[in-house]
Amino acid sequence: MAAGRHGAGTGTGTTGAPAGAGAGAAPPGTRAGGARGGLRVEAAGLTKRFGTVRAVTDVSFSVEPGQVTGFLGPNGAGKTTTLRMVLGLVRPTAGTVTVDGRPYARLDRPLSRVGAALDGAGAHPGRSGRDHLRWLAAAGGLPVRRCDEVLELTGLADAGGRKVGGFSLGMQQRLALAAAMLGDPDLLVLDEPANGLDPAGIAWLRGFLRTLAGEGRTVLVSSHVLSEVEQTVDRVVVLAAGHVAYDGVLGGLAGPTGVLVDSPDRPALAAALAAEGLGCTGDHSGALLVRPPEGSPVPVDPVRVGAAAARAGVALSHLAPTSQRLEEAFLRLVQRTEQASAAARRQQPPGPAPARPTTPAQPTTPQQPTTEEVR
Ligand SMILES: Nc1ncnc2c1ncn2[C@@H]1O[C@H](COP(=O)(O)OP(=O)(O)OP(=O)(O)O)[C@@H](O)[C@H]1O
Repeated sequence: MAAGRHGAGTGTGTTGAPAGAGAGAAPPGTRAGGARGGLRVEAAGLTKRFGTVRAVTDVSFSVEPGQVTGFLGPNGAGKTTTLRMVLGLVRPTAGTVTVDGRPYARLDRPLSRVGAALDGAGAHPGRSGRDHLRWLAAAGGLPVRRCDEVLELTGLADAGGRKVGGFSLGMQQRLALAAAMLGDPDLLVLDEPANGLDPAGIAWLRGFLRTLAGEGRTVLVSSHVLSEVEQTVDRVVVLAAGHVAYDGVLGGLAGPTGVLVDSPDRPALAAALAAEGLGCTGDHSGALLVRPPEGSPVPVDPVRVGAAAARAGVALSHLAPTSQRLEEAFLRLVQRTEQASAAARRQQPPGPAPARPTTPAQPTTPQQPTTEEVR
């Protein structure tokens, strides 16, 4: 796969002149001259259809510099399609997406500003990792010494001379990251970079991405597994069935707190809570979990739960506020969004993509059709 015009082609990182190229380059993993501003990404009303397939519908979000933003969603949610639209590799059916205020294709020196890893390393199996990077560097006009820097940065320094065909999945992911870092970019767009990494590799990736964000870069990283990114991200955009289901800090995903309550006489406690209109379910240990009503932002008041038990003369053995487990909240959110989307589709005959309700002033850049689109 070639380093394309946009430098963010399938499976390649970006190429281009790195920041600090020339004398006094920063050691691997650090920046010459300290932190540099990241690039803001803004998507407005992004919609993509492939024939009759609605991959992404009216997706709006922003990605801020100095943060790791998680792009979460189950298989087929539209993550890759959206990331490809960010990078100008797929033309939106409707809507716009800008990087630093303009479409990717209109960025000045895009190869040194944006790095991407979308489909793994994509390197020829007969080439060494180092040769693969050298080839990308040559295509992007980068100094060859940058190849060794990014090999070091991604923990591949010792394996750089080995053929990529013998690389483990985790090593291939690292090579893709190395390629993405070739241009020392301000924005990193990574599609499922944790795929194939073992727990130690995931921990390493976490530190790697946090360091990049700490340097002021913008990091957008997709995953379909919340736990993979839970400790890494500052905020998340959750996609489900091509729609944004949530956009905010991870903590907010769990919603308001409930109350975990227990009694030696659980049936009596359950009856007392029901009599007060406090719906509850059993948790894993069998205790009763009083949840806020679906969609309510108001936490359950533990005093109200205790009072309900007291009025019924039920002794309590436990009473404590509790948050919904994030993974559970994520799955429920995805499920609800998918169901709502399926219901909306059943009511709508297929037709041309709807016009966006609000059209930003940003003009759509004419782009070359991608192989994906002409297939
Ligand atoms: N080139 C294409 N032609 C037709 N349909 C496509 C194309 N690319 C994506 N799709 C469809 O668009 C939807 C979203 O796919 P996409 O790959 O963006 O999801 P994803 O969230 O990245 O999934 P995964 O986690 O499995 O990679 C899916 O239904 C997929 O089949």
